[in-house]
Amino acid sequence: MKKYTSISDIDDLESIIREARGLKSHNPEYKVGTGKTLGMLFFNNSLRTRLSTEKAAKLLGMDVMIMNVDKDGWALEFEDGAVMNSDKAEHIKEAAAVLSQYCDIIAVRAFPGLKDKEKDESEHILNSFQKYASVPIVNLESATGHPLQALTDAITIQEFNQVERPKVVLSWAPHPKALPQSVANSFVEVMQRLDVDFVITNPEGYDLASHIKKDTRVEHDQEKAFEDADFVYVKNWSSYESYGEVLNVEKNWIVDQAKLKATNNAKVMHCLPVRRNVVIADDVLDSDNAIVIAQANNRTYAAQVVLKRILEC
Ligand SMILES: NCCC[C@H](NC(=O)CCC(=O)O)C(=O)O
Ligand SMILES: NC(=O)OP(=O)(O)O
Repeated sequence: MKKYTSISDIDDLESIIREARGLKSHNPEYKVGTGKTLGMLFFNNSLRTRLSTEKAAKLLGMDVMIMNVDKDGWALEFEDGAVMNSDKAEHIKEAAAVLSQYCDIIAVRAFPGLKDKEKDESEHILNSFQKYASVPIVNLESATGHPLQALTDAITIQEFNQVERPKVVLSWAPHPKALPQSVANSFVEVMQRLDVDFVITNPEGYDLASHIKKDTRVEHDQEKAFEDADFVYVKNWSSYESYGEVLNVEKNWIVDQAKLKATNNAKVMHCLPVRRNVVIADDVLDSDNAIVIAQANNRTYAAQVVLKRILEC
């Protein structure tokens, strides 16, 4: 694997899931990352991504350097030809080239601004690192995707699945803030490649981009979508159509035990952090239906298999 910036960088999904599950059950003695350094750059907050990826790198024998770019680094300029006489002190051309000398892999978290759809869809931060760094780039959640999370989710569904072809529902849920579509986008992309009965449910006005949804069924009636579901993946995202907006929604879309009644005693997933009693009710998060903690544990093995494959390339 030369890089991991999107789900499309995986060409053998089944085998990478198998390998990740193998790493989880048995960590190899041979450390493929010995003498190598992972640099992680955060433009946004993180708990899981930061710590699980650090843990994964260390399990492979790597050294890890972490920087909260916005807090500790120089403000970066990403525009080519910019006259840098304002607040930006360093251009990505120098920053990425310098970092490439210190690191064997550079991993970047950069959420969308959610104001300018075209700018966000151009993935200007992630792609600038790709353009100007000379080492592989890993996406730690970008403007349009969170592929490490989606690989984790695929591993988790395989691990918990008890039926031949599970019904998996991605359900939008309310949130007070405007959040990226990134987690939902990558989840959709990975589910489209698994042998599952996949349905997305969201209110009108919250349909994901058509180039992401493709021919996946979208059901605007949440109750109907939940019928016989084996997995319910809950996530808020801001509107794609009215880009970055939080729209008024008539019905309450929180996922609680009452709504799970129609399901096949569904396992409930969320990438975390989750706002209790807004997105998912306590009666679900504190029940055996919720598998969010086991899901978060798999972040380590998704990161480990990705870093391993990059190091072996
Ligand atoms: N990486 C996991 C989710 C990150 C982000 N959530 C958030 O920003 C939630 C913040 C809050 O609840 O205030 C998102 O939805 O993409
Ligand atoms: N799920 C996830 O990416 O969590 P963090 O935002 O805490 O890294």
